Order: sequence, then structure tokens, then C-alpha cells
Amino acid sequence: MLRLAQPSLRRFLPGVLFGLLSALCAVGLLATAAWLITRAAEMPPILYLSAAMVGVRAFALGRAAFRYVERLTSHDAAFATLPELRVGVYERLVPVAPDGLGGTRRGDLLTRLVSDVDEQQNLPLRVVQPLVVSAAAAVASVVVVWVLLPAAGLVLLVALVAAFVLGTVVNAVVSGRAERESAGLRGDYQAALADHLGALDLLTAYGALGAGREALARADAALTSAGLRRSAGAGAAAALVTLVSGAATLGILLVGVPALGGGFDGPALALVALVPMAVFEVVAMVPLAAGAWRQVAASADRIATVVPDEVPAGIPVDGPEAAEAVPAGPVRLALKGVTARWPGATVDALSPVSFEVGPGDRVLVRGDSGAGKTTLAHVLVRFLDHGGEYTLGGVPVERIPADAVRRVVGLCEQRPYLFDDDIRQNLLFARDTATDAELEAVLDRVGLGDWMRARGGLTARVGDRGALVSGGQAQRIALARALLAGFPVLVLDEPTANVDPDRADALLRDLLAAAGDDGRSVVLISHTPVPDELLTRTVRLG
Ligand SMILES: Nc1ncnc2c1ncn2[C@@H]1O[C@H](COP(=O)(O)OP(=O)(O)OP(=O)(O)O)[C@@H](O)[C@H]1O
Repeated sequence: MLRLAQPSLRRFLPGVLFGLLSALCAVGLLATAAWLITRAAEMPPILYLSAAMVGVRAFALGRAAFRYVERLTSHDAAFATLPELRVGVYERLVPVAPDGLGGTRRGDLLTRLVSDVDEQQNLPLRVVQPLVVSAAAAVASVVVVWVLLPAAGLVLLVALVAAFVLGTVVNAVVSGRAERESAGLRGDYQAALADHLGALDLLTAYGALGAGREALARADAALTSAGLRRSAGAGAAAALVTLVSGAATLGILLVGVPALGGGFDGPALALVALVPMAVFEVVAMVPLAAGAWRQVAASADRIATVVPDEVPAGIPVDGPEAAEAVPAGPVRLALKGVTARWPGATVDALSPVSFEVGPGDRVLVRGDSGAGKTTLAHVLVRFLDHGGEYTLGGVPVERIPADAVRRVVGLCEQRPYLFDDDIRQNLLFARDTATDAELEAVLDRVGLGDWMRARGGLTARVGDRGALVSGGQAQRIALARALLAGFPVLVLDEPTANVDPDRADALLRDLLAAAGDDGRSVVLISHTPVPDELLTRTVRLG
């Protein structure tokens, strides 16, 4: 994760270089100004001062200009890396989804994928670059002061090391824990918020809104407290660095005043005494960089737990042998002694099951609640791995890429997901080349044509997760898009789960007729009895 977040040297280097130039200009500005003011007090001919006057102007302009370019280039590098990082995370997430993500709460998962991924841009911006720039600026300043007065250089060196160590330790002690916890607390808060908003109707019905709000307030208080501790740590480190900077100036004066004379005059003393003010301003970034590192690392850990390097056991992975295609022509699906186990579980969720689905077959899968019907559906579309033998057209599915299996075997889930958009968009993603006439025809086939026209056509909205449509209509929309996708084998998981019993029979007949009317095979998972004449065979689980 961290490797992905660090921009390439080519992108990263300009920001470091301009940052260093800006820091050196800041130090140079203070040094030249200090020298100029003290030298001017000696009232030399103006000619002696003109080079320093030009220097002050150049350093002042250079500091601002280099800082501006540094911001541009370093942010450009970080932003250019972010899309690659996001795509990298997403690509690693895809093989794990959906069944490898069950243990992560929705709001928290979103935080990991958005805020925690965004946090990674701070690795180059707030960790690596400040460390490199402040180290280089500190070394350069010590060398210059050392050349002018070695004892002063030594004082500056000791003070810089002290500021570095003390600032970093104090910041770590005061805010280290808060920095490590912040990302998790942000995830907790967003998860609590998503839970609360998603369950508003339930909480209202049970009069539990207050308890929900209390849980939110607790998560918010923990997040705010972590934010305050982080600020306290940053403040304490800044105060300490300022204190050491003052001490460094005093120390340099203590060794510098007795050394006056010869080549080391007043203006030179002013220069070495005031340089720490500028260089400590740059070095103050170090404790903050350490804090930023703790936050970046914590966020990287959180992303890594949802996108592990190795896909968890139970989730299918395309191995090198997964290179065959499903044989062309009508597809026969066959299971022999197939079992399955969810990731992390210790027992099988599906006891050995064997059956075949030939072209045009309509197979009903029945079983008590918990017998493993949904588990079987997930095995059929390769969301879950299996034991035993599962072949498509005689080829073991392990030898076919999972995506190719899913182009042949389609799933209408028990709770179909509808996007908060209009009906057209909810259908088009199954086949984006479909015309409006094709969309209307498929809605007619699943018995939704009149309803769609009464709602004003394909632009009618379905609401968040289908809030504006009934359970049965959601199932029909899901079937319509599966028909559009043209899967040769269609698995319907409990399509009547959200429909009242007297409508369930009619819906099942409609769905089976629509799904099977062009030679497609159907695996129907249902509790509801289905008339024998609509089926080819029945399989009982458990
Ligand atoms: N995501 C999951 N992670 C771990 N175990 C799961 C998961 N989903 C289901 N299970 C377990 O697998 C077993 C089979 O569940 P499954 O949902 O397949 O049953 P089902 O026959 O579809 O039940 P129902 O008719 O109530 O929908 C159950 O013991 C269940 O607790």
C-alpha cells in the first residue's frame, strides 16, 4: 500500500528540490537581513550594502516563488499518484467482493476506501518531503554557521538534534495514540452514521432513536477527543521547538560574543545568532511528519485488512489453469457432491449436493431455512469456492475464469440491489447498448410495462435501494436486467421472499415464463411451492 502511495522519483523530485530551495531562501533571507541591519548600523558607504540588499530582495522573492512552485509540483505528484492508488486498491478489492467483505461494516468500508486511501497522499506530502527538506536545510545551515564560527555551528547542531528528538518524542507521547486511532475512529463514526440513517425507520418504530443518537454522539466524542489530542501534540512539539530555537540563539550569543574580533565581527554574529530562527521553522515540520507517518501507516493497515495480499480461503481465485472458455452452444451445468464453506467459518454451509441443469431446464431448489440455498447460489456464480465437482459444459469451473462463468450463469439476488436512479439506468448497466424499445419490451416480459408507463416511462425513479418500488417490482426489475444481460443459466434466489403469499404464485409463474421463454435454463431457489408443470425437477438440500 505504502509503495503504491509514494510517487515515482521523477514526479517526486521537483517538489523536494523547490521545497529545499524555498527553505534555503528562508534561512538566507533571515541571515542576510540580520547581517544587513547590523552592518547598516555601522553606516558604511551604501555600496558595501548593495549586494546584501539585492540578496534580501532575491531571497524574499525566491522563498515565496519556490514555495508556490513546490506546492504545485508536490501536490501534482501526490494527486497524480492517487488515481493509481485508488485503482490498485479497487483491483485488489474486486476478487474479494462480495463474500470476502461480509465482516466489514458498510460505513467503515466506505471510509477505508475513501478517507484512508486519500490519507495516503500525505506520505509524500507530509512525511517524506518535509523530512528530506528539513534534513538538507539543517545540514546546510550548520555548515554555514560552522564556517563562520565553529563553536556556534556546534551549538546549532546540538540544538537541532535536541529539537528533533524532544519534539518527536513529546509529539509521540501526547498524540501518538490519537494519531494511530484516528482513522479507526473516523471509520467507527461513519459506520455508526450509516447504520443510524439506514435504520431510521426501525429505530423510529421501536422508539430507539435516542439510543441510536447516543451511539453516534459517543463515536463523535471519541473522534473529537482524538482530534484535540492530535492538536495538543502538535502544539506541544511546536512550543518545544520554539523553546530550543531560543536556547540555540542564546547559546550562540554566549559563544559568539567572546569570539568577536578579527574576521568575526558584529554583522557576522547577528547572522549566526539569527539563523536558528529560520532553520527551526523548517525543522518544526519533523515532529509533524512523524505524526503524519503514524496516521498514514494506520490508514494503510486499515486498507490492507479489507484488501489482503492473499484472498481469504473460500473465495475463488483464478489460477493459471483458469484459461478455458465455456464450450459454445447450449450449456449444461452439473454438480457432483458439491459443498461450500464461508470465509472464516469452521463448518460447511452446504452439505454435498448433486444435480444437473440442462438447456431449458427449470430446476427448483428447496430446503429449510439455513440449509444453504443462498450459499449454493453464490457457488454457482463463483462468489464462493466449493468442494466436489462443478462443471459447465463438461469443463470444471476452476479451469474457466470466474468472470467468464458469470457471463454464463447469472444471479438475481434475494434482495436485488437497485441504484438510486431511473428505471432506464437500472436496466442499461446490464447491456448499455439496449435501445428504449428493447428496455420497454423486457419490462413488458416481466409484467412491469403498464406500471412503468403509468409512472411516466423509463425515467421514473426507483429510489435509494429501490425505496420507491415494492419487493415484487424490485424482483421483476432485477429479472428484467438479467434477461437483458442474456445469461444462458439464470439463478433466481427466493424471488418471492418480499412478496405476500397470494401474489407469490403469480409472480413465480411470471418469472419462470419470462426467464425460460427463450430456451434459458433456470435454477429457482424458493420456499414457495411451485406447480410441477412449471418445473423439470426439484432438488432438496439438507
Ligand atoms: N456471509 C456469510 N458468512 C458466514 N456464514 C454465512 C454467511 N451467509 C450465510 N451463512 C451461513 O451459512 C449457512 C447457510 O446459509 P444460507 O443463507 O445459504 O441458507 P438459506 O438456505 O439460503 O437460508 P434462508 O432460506 O433462510 O434464506 C447458515 O448457517 C448461515 O448462517
